[in-house]
Amino acid sequence: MGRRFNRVLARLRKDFQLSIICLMGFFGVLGISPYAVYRLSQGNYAVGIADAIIVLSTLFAMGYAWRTGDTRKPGLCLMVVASLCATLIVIKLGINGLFWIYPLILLNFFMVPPLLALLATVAVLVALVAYSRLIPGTVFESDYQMLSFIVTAMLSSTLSFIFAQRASYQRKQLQSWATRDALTGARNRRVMDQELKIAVANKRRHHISSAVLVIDMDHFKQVNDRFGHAVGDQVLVSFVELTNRCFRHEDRLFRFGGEEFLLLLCNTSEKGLRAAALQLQAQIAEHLKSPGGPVTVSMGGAVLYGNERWQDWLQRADHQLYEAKRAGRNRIHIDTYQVVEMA
Ligand SMILES: Nc1nc2c(ncn2[C@@H]2O[C@H](COP(=O)(O)OP(=O)(O)OP(=O)(O)O)[C@@H](O)[C@H]2O)c(=O)[nH]1
Repeated sequence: MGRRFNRVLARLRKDFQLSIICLMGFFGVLGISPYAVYRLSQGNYAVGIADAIIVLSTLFAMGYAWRTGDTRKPGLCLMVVASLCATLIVIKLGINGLFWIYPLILLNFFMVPPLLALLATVAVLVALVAYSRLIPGTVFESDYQMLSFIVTAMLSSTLSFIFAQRASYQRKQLQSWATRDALTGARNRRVMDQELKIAVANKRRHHISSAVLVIDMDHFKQVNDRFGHAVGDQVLVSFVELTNRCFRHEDRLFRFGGEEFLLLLCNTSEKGLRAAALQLQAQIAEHLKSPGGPVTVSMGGAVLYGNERWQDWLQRADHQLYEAKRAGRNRIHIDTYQVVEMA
């Protein structure tokens, strides 16, 4: 029981969006359901049903997000349901309902991207103002009250928008720092281990074969020694740009060590791996240069076997790289001990 509770807490701590949806679920039940019961008992069915819909949809969103791990769709659904129901509640309750618009503004900024949340808030305000104009005497008690409400609601939305934009930018930046190599922008070693594990799981569950290509610059020390570290850095950056241009969106390039990279090719057979390696080699021969002339690379590749551990898969590719270096560099060795050499 205690361990289960700790697991739940750990998951909530790790997934911010899920924790917000769950918080809304609890708040929906504890904070809004008494209102739903009260309104229904008073015969105010429209508002009571709107409250009940909010409660049920937050519970449904919470369950869906918890089961699937997808927080985007439940977030969007909650935003739409809460905005529509809050509008209806304000129309029915007038000034007493207006207070609910402020938590709604915050909720939307927690649930969906900032621009969408801002648009949802503006849509709610427009709907309320339009309704009060169409049927005078409803929603607002005076024009002054309406104006005060619009100004305060827009101010709250704009400040929330700025805050949410800033938080989103900082989150992306943190994510990039945690997953990308600072010099080249290639993914880092930490993400590489995770992605290799995912590839192994995909092979076991769905029989999707993946391949890796370990790539190492040839005689890179000489580039540094002759032209300086900054030039060496630039060669590494150019290599990553070139490789990213060459491959499919779903393929992943990781910086494995100093001048060593790993390319993970999804859904790729040995034939595909060989073709990809040759294509990369041709592109490098044409475009990758240092002031001393063309820069070459050696490559070792391996296709994942069924039931293989990712460490063994990587080791096979690494061993092929070692063989390519030993055979004279600027070569591709794939783990069937067939050698494809540059003419
Ligand atoms: N400029 C630059 N150089 C780096 C970086 N990381 C590693 N290196 C250099 O890469 C070089 C690797 O040297 P070695 O391991 O001897 O390999 P090599 O000279 O490429 O020789 P082979 O791999 O055997 O062909 C070293 O000089 C490292 O300082 C980096 O981020 N920037």
